Amino acid sequence: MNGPARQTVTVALGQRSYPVWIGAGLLHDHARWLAMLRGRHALVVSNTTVAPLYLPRIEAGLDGLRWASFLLDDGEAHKSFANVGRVLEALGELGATRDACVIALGGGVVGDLAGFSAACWMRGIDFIQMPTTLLAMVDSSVGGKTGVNLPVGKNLAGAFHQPRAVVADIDTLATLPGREYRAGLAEVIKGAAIGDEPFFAWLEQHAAALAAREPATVQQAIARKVAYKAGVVARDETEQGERALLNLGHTFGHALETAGHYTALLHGEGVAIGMLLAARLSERLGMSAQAATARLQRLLEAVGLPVAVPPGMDPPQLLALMRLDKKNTAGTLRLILWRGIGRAEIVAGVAEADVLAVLTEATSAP
Ligand SMILES: NC(=O)c1ccc[n+]([C@@H]2O[C@H](COP(=O)([O-])OP(=O)(O)OC[C@H]3O[C@@H](n4cnc5c(N)ncnc54)[C@H](O)[C@@H]3O)[C@@H](O)[C@H]2O)c1
Ligand SMILES: O=C(O)C(=O)C[C@@H](O)[C@H](O)[C@H](O)COP(=O)(O)O
Ligand SMILES: [Zn+2]
Repeated sequence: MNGPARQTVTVALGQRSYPVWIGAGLLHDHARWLAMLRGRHALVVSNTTVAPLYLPRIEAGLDGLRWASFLLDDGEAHKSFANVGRVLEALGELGATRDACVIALGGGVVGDLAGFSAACWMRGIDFIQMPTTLLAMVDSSVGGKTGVNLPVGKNLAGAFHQPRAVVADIDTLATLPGREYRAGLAEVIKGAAIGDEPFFAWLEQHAAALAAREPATVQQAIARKVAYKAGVVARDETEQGERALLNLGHTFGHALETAGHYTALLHGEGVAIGMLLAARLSERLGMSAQAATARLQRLLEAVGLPVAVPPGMDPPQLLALMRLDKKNTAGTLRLILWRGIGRAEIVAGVAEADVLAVLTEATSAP
């Protein structure tokens, strides 16, 4: 039986517009993505888990180029400045000129770090995203946010640098562990929760098929989320306004991830819990109804995502981490809250006492 037909979403940014190809067999479709390379040098950045699985699928396409690979150790802890330095050294050893291309083969960790390295080498060279996690397909490979973590917080060093193309080969999801797959669903649900109520209703109807990884449903969810994000990025590439909405759940989520030393929670899990905390804070501020929070929680639970803050987290420490969020201005918290499903808003000047109250309630025993 044939799988679903491939789909293309365009991120419309004038001369820097690029395609997001979504479908089966795309890594093997060498001619398609090779056409995006301008020069003769390519550095494939991947990691020690993904490269043995998927580097062979693209290697034949790289024949005839001067190329090398750089493999990170696996895990969020390796999305570091030190590793950017190592990738830049690898580009130097390759003799990469300004028309070289970095190819990011992996999840969001690889994509963010490889993209930032491409932004730095000779002040910016091309890169192609080849996402191999659901999260990277629906979110991190699209939109040009690249960067690394610092000891003081998540994603605090980075650059906006758009890829030349995104090659989302859904065949790679076959080997993705269940927990990682579910973490990706959090970023799908986030898009719908921010600004697309009909998509949210569709996700509710298809929760079982998504949890069972039914390929046509998964591909449709990817394409719909990517199209939503592409629209936001096209309107506000560098987060001067609307794009900040894509951070729903992230001020809480990044603090939870950092407090858990990047091992207790996956990024998508932090986002799932963070969205619920944002919904509860919205309720507390009189912006939204309890029914909306409950509906979000039901969908997160239906696809198997965590909805509770892990034990041992300290509310004042979480609040301190939230103060370093990039959306904050003039020393006050600026959060993404909502008025209900599909109606997220940027809210400045949120009182720390309200945030602390929500955190304290979420970390207290039931
Ligand atoms: N730039 C953005 O806009 C953006 C958006 C969302 C998230 N992010 C960032 O993305 C990162 C999270 O990305 P992620 O969830 O992809 O995590 P990840 O990159 O750590 O990948 C998750 C795990 O899956 C493994 N893996 C990847 N592909 C696989 C495959 N096909 N088969 C088997 N194993 C595979 C990886 O080795 C890793 O162990 C975070 O650093 C987050 O901050 C960035
Ligand atoms: O693309 C965006 O814009 C996002 O905010 C997407 C987020 O899902 C993603 O986690 C992003 O890396 C967060 O960026 P940050 O600027 O809040 O660190
Ligand atoms: Zn995210």
